[in-house]
Amino acid sequence: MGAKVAIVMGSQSDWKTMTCAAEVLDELGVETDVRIVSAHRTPDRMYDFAKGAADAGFQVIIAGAGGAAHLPGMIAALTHIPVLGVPVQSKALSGEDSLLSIVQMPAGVPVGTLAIGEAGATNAGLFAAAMLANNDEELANRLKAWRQARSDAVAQRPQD
Ligand SMILES: Nc1c(C(=O)O)ncn1[C@@H]1O[C@H](COP(=O)(O)O)[C@@H](O)[C@H]1O
Repeated sequence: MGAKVAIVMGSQSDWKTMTCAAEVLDELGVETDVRIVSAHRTPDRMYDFAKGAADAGFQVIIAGAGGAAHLPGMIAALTHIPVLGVPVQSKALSGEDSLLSIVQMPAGVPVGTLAIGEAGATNAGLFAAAMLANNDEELANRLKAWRQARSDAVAQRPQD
């Protein structure tokens, strides 16, 4: 069976951020399908991807974009598969433009919007894993262990 999580991004330049989503899903043993898809630059590719997402077996789509970040919302408009949006940090406006482009969707077309940048991408990966874990006990156990390991790694006291 193919990947249940698709990670798409508007440009190659987003990969440094979006790799964080791919990495955490890889650590959790969740296969991903990673693609460059742009509402602006490759609208036909975006349409075909979004329209085919359900038949391709995707259960969650993580979409990252920066600046005028229409990609997550446009994909959400074309499919019922849940879309998690990652605002990529832009040079001109530090990602506030990306965040506002993604988060303020009209009622009826939801995009679950994460934080700006790498933390948002990591959390998108964890969120996608948590959604899949509802129907996958082994993944739920791996996710619990991952979270526990992170918790255990936090020192009790600050070091000098
Ligand atoms: N926001 C979008 C979309 C889209 O929303 O369809 N397509 C590309 N982009 C964004 O343009 C930024 C700059 O791209 P370049 O670095 O290629 O110039 C990237 O962050 C990308 O996500």
